[in-house]
Amino acid sequence: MVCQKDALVQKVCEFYEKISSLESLKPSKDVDMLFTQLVLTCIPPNPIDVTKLCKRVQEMRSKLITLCGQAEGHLESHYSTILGSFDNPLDHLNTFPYFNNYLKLGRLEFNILSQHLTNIKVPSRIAFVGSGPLPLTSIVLASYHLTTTSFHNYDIDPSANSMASRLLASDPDLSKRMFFHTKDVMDVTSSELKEYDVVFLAALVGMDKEEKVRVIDHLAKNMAPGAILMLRSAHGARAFLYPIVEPRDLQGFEVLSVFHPTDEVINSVVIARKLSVGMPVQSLDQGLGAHVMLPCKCAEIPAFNPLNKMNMIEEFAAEDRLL
Ligand SMILES: C[S@+](CC[C@H](N)C(=O)[O-])C[C@H]1O[C@@H](n2cnc3c(N)ncnc32)[C@H](O)[C@@H]1O
Repeated sequence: MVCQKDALVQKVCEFYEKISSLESLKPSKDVDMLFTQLVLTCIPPNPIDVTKLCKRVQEMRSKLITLCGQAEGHLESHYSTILGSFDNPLDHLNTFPYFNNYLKLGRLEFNILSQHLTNIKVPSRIAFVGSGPLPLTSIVLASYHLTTTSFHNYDIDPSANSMASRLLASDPDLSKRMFFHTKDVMDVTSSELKEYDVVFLAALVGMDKEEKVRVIDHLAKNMAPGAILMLRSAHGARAFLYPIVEPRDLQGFEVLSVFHPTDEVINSVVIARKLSVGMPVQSLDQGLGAHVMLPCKCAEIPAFNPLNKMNMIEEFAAEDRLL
């Protein structure tokens, strides 16, 4: 069993000790430095399977994910406040230090989604659950990729929604296509969820396995048959930062593909389709292999990661290892 003796696990445990003793997780020199170093430690491809770690390290991992989520929330609020002070906040999005990652993640998610939209060419209504004070995924998708789609953003936190909507108020297009709903995802009704062609679930909605599975089950019971669910997961050492979603967690959905980036985009992307009654249910024994996106499918998308061929090869290589 990989545990405290492993050099990477040891390093992550040391970061956890330092981060958990911080007085506040709000952006500051110390907080920024510790999280930057933690992220850089977890980014390189590593064969570690965090689900096989000993109990003590598993507990540390789940507390670390919670701390990372809280710090991310503070970081988003901080930058949303700064951006909200500009006349045209959307012209200054690159003030946010990770904006480039969102551009890459948005393009990746759009390309994966486009491959699997069978009945419709362009979704007319998308829900983003857990949009936060800085709803960058919805902004990137609405501005560059899905320029006629309406985005319904859900967040449990009213202050996140008021900060987020302030960012869009001065934009004549996005202010008419972005909507904000203050709700726990578990309270979003069937009649509401059935209206969406695609539902995105943020990585930090459902920070532990039980909560994530409860949210997925709620979506499985209430989304329209055939609708698409886009989720974010984590692979290798990146799973010290974000929760893992496994195909077996997606009861009621057919898992279409799982993509593990190897560049600075941290999250893996999982795409699944809500099963219709009578459709064969995916066998859990099939595992990941049958659902991992094949290199040839990626190559069919001409615009796929055009600026970074090296990274694309690495991504394919990462998938090859899984197959
Ligand atoms: C900080 S992240 C935001 C993601 C990011 N802005 C993006 O564009 O990908 C997670 C957000 O999920 C919200 N959240 C957590 N649990 C939720 C739930 N059960 N229902 C709705 N929103 C939730 C939190 O309030 C938080 O603002």
